Amino acid sequence: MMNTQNTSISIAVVQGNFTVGDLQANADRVISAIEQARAAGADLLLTPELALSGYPPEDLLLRPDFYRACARETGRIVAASKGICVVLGHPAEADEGYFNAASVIIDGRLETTYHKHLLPNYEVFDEERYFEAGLVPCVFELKGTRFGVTICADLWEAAPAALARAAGAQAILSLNASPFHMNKQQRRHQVLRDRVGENGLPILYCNMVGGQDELVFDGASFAINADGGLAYRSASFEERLDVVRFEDGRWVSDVRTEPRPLEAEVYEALKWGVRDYLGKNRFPGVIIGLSGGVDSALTLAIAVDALGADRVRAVMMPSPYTAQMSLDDSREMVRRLGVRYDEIPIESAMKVFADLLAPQFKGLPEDTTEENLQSRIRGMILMALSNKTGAIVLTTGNKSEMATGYATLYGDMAGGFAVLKDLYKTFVYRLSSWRNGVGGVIPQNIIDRPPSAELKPGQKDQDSLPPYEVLDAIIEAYMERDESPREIIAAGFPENDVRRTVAMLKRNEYKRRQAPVGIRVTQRGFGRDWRYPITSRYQDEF
Ligand SMILES: Nc1ncnc2c1ncn2[C@@H]1O[C@H](COP(=O)(O)OP(=O)(O)OC[C@H]2O[C@@H]([n+]3cccc(C(=O)O)c3)[C@H](O)[C@@H]2O)[C@@H](O)[C@H]1O
Ligand SMILES: Nc1ncnc2c1ncn2[C@@H]1O[C@H](COP(=O)(O)OP(=O)(O)OP(=O)(O)O)[C@@H](O)[C@H]1O
Ligand SMILES: NC(=O)CC[C@H](N)C(=O)O
Repeated sequence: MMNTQNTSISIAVVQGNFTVGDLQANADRVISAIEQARAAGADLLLTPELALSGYPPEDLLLRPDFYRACARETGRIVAASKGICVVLGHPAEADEGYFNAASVIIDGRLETTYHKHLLPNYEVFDEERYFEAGLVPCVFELKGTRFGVTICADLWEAAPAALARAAGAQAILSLNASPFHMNKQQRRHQVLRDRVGENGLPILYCNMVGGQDELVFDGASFAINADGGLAYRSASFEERLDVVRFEDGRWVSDVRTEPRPLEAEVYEALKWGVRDYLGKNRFPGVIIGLSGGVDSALTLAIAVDALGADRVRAVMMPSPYTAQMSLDDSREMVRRLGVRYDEIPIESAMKVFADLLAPQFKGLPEDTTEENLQSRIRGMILMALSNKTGAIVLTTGNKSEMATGYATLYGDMAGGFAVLKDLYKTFVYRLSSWRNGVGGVIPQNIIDRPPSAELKPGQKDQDSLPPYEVLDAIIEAYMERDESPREIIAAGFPENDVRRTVAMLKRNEYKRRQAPVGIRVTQRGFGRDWRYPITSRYQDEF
């Protein structure tokens, strides 16, 4: 092993927000980070995984022209790397196929390119669809120290780090695009501590930050020393360039950000999800149907925190079933937040539809059809405002509703982006209270009153659904942990509630397929990591 005594290597970690497909802008971002790193006296710049393309580029990775464009921009970065070493994440074409790659560029010259060994194909990841697996470790020398390179999932198993060590690595540089979900940071630290425990190599972990459709990357880059100690911890949900030194075989850094409470992390994830979805898709603003209920209230609070009040517009559309309390609370909330607010009563539209349909519905009793019409009238109004202004509609449905189909197709499901889609109703309350704790924007009455769709007189959610604490726990067990109804009942949940909840969950797959994309914050959301058949006769184990 090389002697690392008395060496000090300075590494700039760019925790950047890269945009999928914006190759030129991403390359420019890396080049500006190179300039910053040079100005800070750094020897090396470490980027996240696939920084050049953004993550995940999905089926762009099937296009040969995409790889050609990546190669052009990589060339530009190589030329801009005089006097410094850069470890750059990018998609790469080689003789053997397409790879998720990390190139080591030293003083303006491409030294070597590593190909990711372990291609994740679980949860939200589809890398086996796009890439060949690399087989060879990558170790390079800088100022007398030999660094091994790995890419994200490589470190979630033992082999790649062991190979790097066998090839002479004294420390590992890890490029990552590791999306957020609740408690993910603790999980990452544990996984990397396991690796350090196996082979004793200190690891520097650089993660991406920012929103990309349903994913949000939290950054929170970090370093672990050979003794398992955390030597560096960057802020989560911040674009940053931190300098970490490698001295006498150890990572050293002044950056040790304190972890935040779970609610704060989730709130940041939702804010970044909204801000980047709007920003990266270049929408001027958002429109939200404000009902006086907690879901639209929290959605509004997040939108204002993410975008600023001037890009957010709230519309209250009272019907004859809307309680005065709902109007009062909505008015109070928009007064606190300072957003544009309009009231558009829907009674006249309800009457027009009732009259139009009267001959067809003659002799038939009123049912959810009439309730859904109200929801659809509101959806139509919001979409008309969207068409006219270019702002998109944020839908307000939460995970409990997405699971049970408790939402109207082309009604309250009409819209462009679903902010709370992966938050259980119980967590909606928890997060609303937390947000009020750092500044009271949601009138307390909205949090305290029993939830109601207000689509018929005296309606309450709990008349048609199990209590939310029970419902959410059953959904989590069935949907996130793949437990069978038999196991859930054995854990103590009432059989009737389990049967109803599972039946609703399965029956409503068709609705979820038509639902807008929304931000994933749990370990399994109703998005890329939930791919159930709509047409299915599978009988669960009871
Ligand atoms: N497998 C399948 N594949 C394709 N399409 C299928 C289908 N099964 C039904 N459908 C279609 O879907 C229709 C039923 O769906 P939909 O029209 O949405 O109506 P539906 O699910 O019957 O009713 C909406 C439910 O959501 C509740 N809701 C509405 C609005 C807000 C809230 C809230 O508190 O947040 C709750 C409401 O109380 C009611 O229980 C059927 O009429 C049929 O056209
Ligand atoms: N009176 C209304 N004015 C404006 N929008 C409404 C109104 N009623 C419902 N909506 C829209 O439809 C969504 C679903 O509403 P609903 O009240 O039926 O269910 P909810 O899940 O309890 O939501 P919330 O907690 O926001 O009320 C609301 O979040 C809101 O965006
Ligand atoms: N991009 C990746 O390889 C990510 C895989 C890894 N399990 C993570 O979420 O951190």
